[in-house]
This record gives sequence, C-alpha cells and structure tokens, in this order.
Amino acid sequence: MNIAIGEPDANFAHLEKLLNDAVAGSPKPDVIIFPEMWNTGYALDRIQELSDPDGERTKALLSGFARTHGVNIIGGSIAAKRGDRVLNTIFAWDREGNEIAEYSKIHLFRLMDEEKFLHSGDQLGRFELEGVPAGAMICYDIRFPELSRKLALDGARILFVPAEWPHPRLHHWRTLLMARAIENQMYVVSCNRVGTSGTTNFFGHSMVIDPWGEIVVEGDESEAILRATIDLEEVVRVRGKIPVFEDRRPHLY
Ligand SMILES: O=C(O)CCC(=O)C(=O)O
Repeated sequence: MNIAIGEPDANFAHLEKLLNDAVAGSPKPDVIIFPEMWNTGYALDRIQELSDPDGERTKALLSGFARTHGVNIIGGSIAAKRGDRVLNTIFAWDREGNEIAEYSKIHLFRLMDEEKFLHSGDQLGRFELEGVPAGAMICYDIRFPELSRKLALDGARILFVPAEWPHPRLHHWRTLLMARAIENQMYVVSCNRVGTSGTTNFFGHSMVIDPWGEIVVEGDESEAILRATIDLEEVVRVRGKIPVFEDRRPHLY
C-alpha cells in the first residue's frame, strides 16, 4: 500500500478500496494484513492532531469489514491516540469482527525521531487467530531477535510484521525477516509500504516466509495485493527435523 503522508481521509478511502479488491479476488482470504502507520504515514510533527483517538475510526471500518466479509484482519498499525499520548498500534479482528489483539510498537526508531513524538508500548503482541498462537511486531522490532524468540517460546507459529521500512536498507529487511523465520521455525508474514514521503523511498518487498526460510511470496516496489497459502503443519515438520527448541541451553546464555 502507498500512504499519503498526513492525510488520513485519503488513506482510509484508499485502504477501503484495497480491502474490497482483496476480498473480491479468489480464493477469498482468511487473513489480511497491511502496512505500519497507514492512517497518517510518518507525519510526526502533526501526529497529535492526525492520530485516531482510541483507534475508534479504524475500529469502525475494520471491525465492520471483518464481519461483513468473514475475514480476519491484522490492521497494519495506526497512529492511535490514548489520552495525550500517541502510540504506533496494531489492532486485529476475527471473522466476526471481534477485536482479538492490540500491540503497540515497543522499539521506537530513533533514526526517524519516533521516540520524540510517540510513546512505546509495554506489552507483547501475543494472540490467537482461530486457535493458532500468533505474534505481532512492528518494523524496527525485527532488529531485536529476543522479541520474536520470546513470542516463539510462548507458542507463536506465525509472526505478523507491518512496516514502513525504506531504502537503502532492503538487504537488512529481507535478511532479518528470513532470520526471524529460520531461527524461530515459524511463518513470517510481513507487509511493508511502497511509495515516497519527502526524500524517503519505501521499497515494499512484503514477504511471506515459511519456517524453513523459503520465500512463499515476495512483492516488488509497486503497490499490489499479494496472496499466499500457508500450511501450519510445516511449523511442526521443521521443528521436528531440527529440534532447535529442544537443543537450546538458555542457562549458558
Ligand atoms: O530498522 C530500520 O532500518 C527501519 C525501521 C523503521 O523504519 C521503523 O521502525 O519505522
């Protein structure tokens, strides 16, 4: 998804169109994910006025969409206002439109001054999606392997990662996502924005990676709806083949 910086109305309209295109395609998706901070982009100097109070506008659109179309939604992340604080927050809904997860980015990205304008979350992104243990992290969070390992130890079999990750760090993005999938032997489902904001170019390359580290699908730098089918039994097969979780020796490190 491309994102218009500082224009929530345009981004809500654009997202709704993409969602309608996604459910019109075949096969009908079980889960939809989109990028980080899709409502505002990184309009940090105006984030107080632009952010969504308690995520209410986002919840009204996405809970209703999930229910109407019988689809689970990992709602990218939004700038969400809580009192006088703004957090970078993922909400998720099940097929009945029930909210099933809320996670606010723990590691704020200082290279983009995030910590000057946003508050960090203090809870992990653990949830269940139709009985499947899952985890959520946001963008810069993937540089912290302890976080995904903790989610994996807590049972996650899929890790969802919305992002706004720009050039020139495509190599980091792809390598870190693949490492998180391989080391934790789980699916990684990532969605990164495309387009340009000021002088920053976002490269997309959203990817679904399987627990063996193979890329199931990868986008390019253009806006697109990517589809992938995953087999959760693959997590069990890979963990059985190389028993990393049994071979850990955490008392030594
Ligand atoms: O870690 C990076 O290189 C990019 C992170 C980022 O852009 C973000 O967290 O918003």
